[in-house]
Amino acid sequence: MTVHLSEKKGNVLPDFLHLNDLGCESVGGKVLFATDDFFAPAENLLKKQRPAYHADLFTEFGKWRDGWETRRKRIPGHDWCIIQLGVPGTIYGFEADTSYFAGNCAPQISIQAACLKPEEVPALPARGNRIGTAASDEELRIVKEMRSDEWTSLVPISKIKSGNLDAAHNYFVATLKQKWTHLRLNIYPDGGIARLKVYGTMQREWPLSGLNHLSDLVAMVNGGVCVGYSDAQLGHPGNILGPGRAKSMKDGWETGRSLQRPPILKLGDKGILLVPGSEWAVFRLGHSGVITHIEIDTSHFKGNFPDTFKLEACILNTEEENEYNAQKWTLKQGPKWNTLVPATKLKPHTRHFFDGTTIKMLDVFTHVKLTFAPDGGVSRMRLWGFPRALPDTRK
Ligand SMILES: NC(=O)NC(NC(N)=O)C(=O)[O-]
Repeated sequence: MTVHLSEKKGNVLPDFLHLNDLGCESVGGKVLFATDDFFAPAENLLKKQRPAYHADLFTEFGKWRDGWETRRKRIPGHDWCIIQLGVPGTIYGFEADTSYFAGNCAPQISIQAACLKPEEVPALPARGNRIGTAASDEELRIVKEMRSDEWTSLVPISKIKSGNLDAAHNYFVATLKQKWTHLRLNIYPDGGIARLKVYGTMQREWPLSGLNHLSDLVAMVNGGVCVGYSDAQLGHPGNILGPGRAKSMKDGWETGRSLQRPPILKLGDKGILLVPGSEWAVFRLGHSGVITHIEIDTSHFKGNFPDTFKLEACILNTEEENEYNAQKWTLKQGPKWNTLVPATKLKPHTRHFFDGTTIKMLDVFTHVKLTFAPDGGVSRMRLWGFPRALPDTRK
């Protein structure tokens, strides 16, 4: 069953927006097939950056568009494409962003999903640059084997709103909580969409053989996810779990400047700024485990790195996490956080590493809270450790 939220209710955005984008090209999401890419290729759907618009930019095929745009159909049928998620996962919701698609927006869409084994995915030719083309007869023949028209429906045929400017976000809640590897996006009958965001949590298989290997327990690709935060004005905290090194400040978590800054700043005795207030984000690990090595990377944050950070951890079950989340983590009797790294000075544009000599508790945890003061930005957080089962008292 699927609920369609064609627009925000009041100013309340769907809860799933804080989850990871499982289809994003930055985590390995790929377009395997599209019926038509005439005006703009389907790969644009998976770009991380916000859609752009250039009033005077034209290609030899038509107006340049930052999205997927098919030709006006003069034959029966509708257009569709197949997306391979970057990492298999559970999907909680979708966003069809139609920014700048007005007059050429797809009027209706539907989304289907499948969980396929590698041998069930037929080898399709590499797509290359597809602008100006339609699927070849050979591609159509190969893709038919996937029987994608029979995949499970996550979003039934639904109208979407077109985006006159940079603000047409069509949200859909997905309620079937299973693991998916592939999506089929259908647009009816043709037209364009700027981005398809696939919000969910990644599901990594944790083989027993991996239990003695260090894994980044909070990495997005290992199922780590941000579940709450104080400020995401200039960059979402979930970004710091992303793959590889951050390419720019845009790929990190950045808060606005603290409103509690006094007119003249002073240093305390440990060289830490005496400014009230701090910013925080809570993350659920992809697997409960013991954290033995920590990296806090302020790369690209040169004039806006935080003065200090601290890292705490706790064990929470799903009900507890939901309860704290519903209260925006403001409950007085909040989780009992244990200090892993106490308030520690940070440097600009630097990778900071901590190991067992600094980390205060080598216990099993499920969640961590990264706090920095007074404000600023961090580009990556890596929490290397060993996946471990919860103690019997907390199962
Ligand atoms: N001005 C347009 O956008 N026209 C067409 N689209 C592109 N991209 O040129 C169209 O009619 O779909």
